[in-house]
Amino acid sequence: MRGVWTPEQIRAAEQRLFTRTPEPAVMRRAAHAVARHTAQVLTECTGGVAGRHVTLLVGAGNNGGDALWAGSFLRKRGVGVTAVLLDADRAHQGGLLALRRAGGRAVRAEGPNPDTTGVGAEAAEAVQRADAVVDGIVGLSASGGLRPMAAELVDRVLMPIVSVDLPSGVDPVTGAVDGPAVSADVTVTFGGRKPCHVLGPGAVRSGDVLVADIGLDGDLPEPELHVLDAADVGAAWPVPGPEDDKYSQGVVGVAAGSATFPGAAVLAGGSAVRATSGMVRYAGPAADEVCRRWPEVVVTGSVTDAGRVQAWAVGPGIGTGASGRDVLRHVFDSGRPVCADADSITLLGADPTLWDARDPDAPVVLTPHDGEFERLGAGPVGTDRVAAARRVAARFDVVLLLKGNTTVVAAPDGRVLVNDSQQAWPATAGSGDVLTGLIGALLASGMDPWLACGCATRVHSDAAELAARDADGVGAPIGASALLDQVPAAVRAVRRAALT
Ligand SMILES: NC(=O)C1=CN([C@@H]2O[C@H](COP(=O)(O)OP(=O)(O)OC[C@H]3O[C@@H](n4cnc5c(N)ncnc54)[C@H](OP(=O)(O)O)[C@@H]3O)[C@@H](O)[C@H]2O)[C@@H](O)CC1
Ligand SMILES: Nc1ncnc2c1ncn2[C@@H]1O[C@H](COP(=O)(O)OP(=O)(O)O)[C@@H](O)[C@H]1O
Ligand SMILES: [K+]
Repeated sequence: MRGVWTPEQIRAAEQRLFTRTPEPAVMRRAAHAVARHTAQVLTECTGGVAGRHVTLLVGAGNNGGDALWAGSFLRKRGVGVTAVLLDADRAHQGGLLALRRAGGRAVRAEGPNPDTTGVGAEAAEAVQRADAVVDGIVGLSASGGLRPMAAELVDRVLMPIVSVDLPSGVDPVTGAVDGPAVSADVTVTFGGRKPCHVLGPGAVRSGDVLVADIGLDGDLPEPELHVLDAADVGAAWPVPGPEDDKYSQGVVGVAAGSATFPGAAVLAGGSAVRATSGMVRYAGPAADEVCRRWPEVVVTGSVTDAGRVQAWAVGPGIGTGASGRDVLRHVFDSGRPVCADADSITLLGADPTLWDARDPDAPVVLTPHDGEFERLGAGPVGTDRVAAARRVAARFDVVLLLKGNTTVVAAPDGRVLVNDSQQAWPATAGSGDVLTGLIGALLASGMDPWLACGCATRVHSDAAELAARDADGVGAPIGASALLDQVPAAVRAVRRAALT
């Protein structure tokens, strides 16, 4: 499991580090990593390092200081380096001196000879002829999008961008983008990932995130967020052992679909089948359709005569009327772990007395998209998706899985898992139904609900990627059935990662 730390946590750890290692030495360590990775980018793009040109975009703080020091190291490898200073009077003095001593030059962003946008001729030329650009505009102290001059320069960049610590213009805490922002090819960050590297647009704009060791390890507290690696998911995914039978691996009950929406039942039931070797029961009005597509599912017309299960997946396509309400009440009343999705969430929002049927000791997972989240009555999601998920998880004592390009899974005790997959192939109708079936199956196996959500989300997005892309990596739109068909391949891939 990889950790993610807030800027506040990183700063506090840095302060502890500075009691042992002087601040300038730490900055040079950080900058050295930036230089190393920039040299690598130059090699990949131009076939070499010496004789190439790098332009540094330098803001007013230590992020700019890192860039300037990195420039001085690149100079020593024969790279032509120009620093474009966005705020010349406040540029990091030590870094500037180091760059000049190494033979680099610095120009003001705004002059001389500015064009109609205010960008000086030297600065414009430096940006346009660079083989790579280092973004040291702003780091942990960022607020809001890029300011106009920075935005204008970034707009002109034609070659790869290496961002120092984070892509400038992105909110470090939420990953939100409110205005112009850098889209980096590579981000070199220090000590550990920050939320913006794994959340929302920030994750996409970070490009490849490389974590440089600056000596913070022992000073970092418990991470604010966690990201599961493929190997974590593979190690946790349930597979049958020699002593197992169809019951011992957990029986999952799927209460989904209706005469109007039989497809939801087929998708949720099918994904449960693909997720585990344990038994899948289906209870609801789409029993015939489910049985036709998935003959291994034990079907019945109603949750009241479904037989014993170890967990329920409930909600997709059950409707928001009286029959849906009865289904949800019955499932809650069973005292089993429940993954409640789609219509169940709408029902809970409209009639909070449904919570009364819940056994307080049985875990509940809610899996809303933004609209369903709002229907729960805890306000809109807003830009801080982690805070929103935590708020609702604590309020209802549930594991809250907030869907989207970045999926956030919050436990009632505040732990948060993030799936930072950046591809959007799962954004297709019915793919949420597949996710519900996966989570239900993992809950039935006895897995911790928070981990079950993280594992299901990872396999879900990997399956979508496998379904969408060919061997050359070229993607094409998929439907939820195609995603579902790739679940076994995705499980195999994470298990392979765990075994190697
Ligand atoms: N401590 C250390 O030794 C180490 C620190 N490290 C490095 O320090 C970085 C943090 O540095 P930092 O705290 O100096 O601030 P930083 O992020 O450079 O911002 C500077 C100023 O920019 C401005 N600004 C704000 N928003 C803006 C926007 N949207 N667009 C444009 N400008 C904007 C705002 O100033 P304002 O103009 O508002 O007065 C702000 O004060 C960190 O990310 C890492 O790279 C590493 O070297 C490891 C060791
Ligand atoms: N832009 C996106 N990028 C990646 N995944 C997405 C994106 N939009 C939606 N998803 C994922 O697709 C699934 C859609 O679920 P949901 O909205 O419940 O759809 P449905 O109700 O049609 O099944 C969720 O797993 C969600 O996280
Ligand atoms: K930056």
